Amino acid sequence: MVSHVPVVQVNDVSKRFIIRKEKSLKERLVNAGRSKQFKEDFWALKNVDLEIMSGTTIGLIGPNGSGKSTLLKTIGGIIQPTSGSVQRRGRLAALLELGAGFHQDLTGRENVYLNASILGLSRKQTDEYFDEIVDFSGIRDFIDTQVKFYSSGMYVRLAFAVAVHVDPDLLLVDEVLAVGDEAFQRKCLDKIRSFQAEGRTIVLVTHSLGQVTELCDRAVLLSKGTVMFDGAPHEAVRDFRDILEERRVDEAAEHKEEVRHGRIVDTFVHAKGREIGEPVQPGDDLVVSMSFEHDGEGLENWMAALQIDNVQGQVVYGTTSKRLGFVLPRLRERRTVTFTLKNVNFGTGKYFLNASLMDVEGRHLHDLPQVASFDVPYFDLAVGSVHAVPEFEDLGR
Ligand SMILES: Nc1ncnc2c1ncn2[C@@H]1O[C@H](COP(=O)(O)OP(=O)(O)OP(=O)(O)O)[C@@H](O)[C@H]1O
Repeated sequence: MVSHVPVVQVNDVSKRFIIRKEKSLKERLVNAGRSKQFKEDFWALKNVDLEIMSGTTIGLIGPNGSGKSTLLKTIGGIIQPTSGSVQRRGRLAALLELGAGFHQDLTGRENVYLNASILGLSRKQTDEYFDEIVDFSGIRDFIDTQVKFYSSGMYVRLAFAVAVHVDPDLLLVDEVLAVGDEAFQRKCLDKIRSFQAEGRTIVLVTHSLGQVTELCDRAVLLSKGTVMFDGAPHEAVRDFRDILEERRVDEAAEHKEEVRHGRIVDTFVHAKGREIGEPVQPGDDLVVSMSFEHDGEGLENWMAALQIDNVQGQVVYGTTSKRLGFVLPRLRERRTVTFTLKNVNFGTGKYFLNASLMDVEGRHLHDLPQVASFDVPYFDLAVGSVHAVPEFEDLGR
């Protein structure tokens, strides 16, 4: 239901923040009275142009500090651009960082009414939706508690529930979904999918590259406040990885010569006895293979490390060759190691493998984040990152 009506038009937007340069209290005291000299302009967004058509889902991706949240807030009218303009049509609902939007001293119930009225709903309309909102949030027992006593997960549940029940044309979501538990995240993703089917427009900031390729029709890659790519999600993800890799090379250049020449050259993951790409079943042995290379004079004292993340970017498993008691010989030319994780029982979902070459002090010499992934099939008896077959007994009274 993508139409040719722009819901958002961002025209040549730049955003400047003023940052103070001095770091310590001492420096501040020494520089008192000369404060102007020690303030610096920082451009969080530089000449950003973006047209978002009705009915599309756009992912904003990019390294930390690249300007994603600033752009989202600018689209939402929460911050004003320093130059350029933003035009928006229709009703907006925004789920920005935790803490924004709710008043800490008010109860959940009061915040629902306040929020809904800010988003344009009358009291009567909110009365009609109220039960649905509370049911969706799943926190009915706490609805009359002040939100300052909420956990971050409870907070997001309520904020998301309000945002999706005010009939928005445009929904802005900033990473907050990662806070809820998996069951709630699924519920949110289902809701986002039904919003898509209804032709609503969604802009989301996410670090979950899986979410970008699964949910979005288009992705915008930001780096240092500039749009580096705007187009197909899988291409944006590929370019993003290139940027991370370039950064790594720059950072590595600051390391010693020997470090600069060491790298991971090949990594794959599969269940033993199954092909790469085939789903991993509970009870399988998971084989992770990594090849390393060093084209300098070699690297002493190194270790291989793996980490497995779920789609929300949470670490579910990690180990290193050092933890397993292996002292690897000097790394020269190519060397391949494998980790076999016996009898894994991951819960349903997609998992990403991060591979690292580290020195024995634990410094990362080369990382390949999300270099490979595997899927664990749907299990209808439970949710979560751990697979366990549940047995149930009703023991009566
Ligand atoms: N109010 C502010 N005052 C000064 N600098 C700010 C302010 N808000 C953001 N910045 C700076 O602007 C840059 C972009 O921040 P932004 O939060 O948009 O990045 P991001 O891409 O969302 O990052 P992350 O992935 O870490 O959430 C950062 O360097 C940040 O420190």
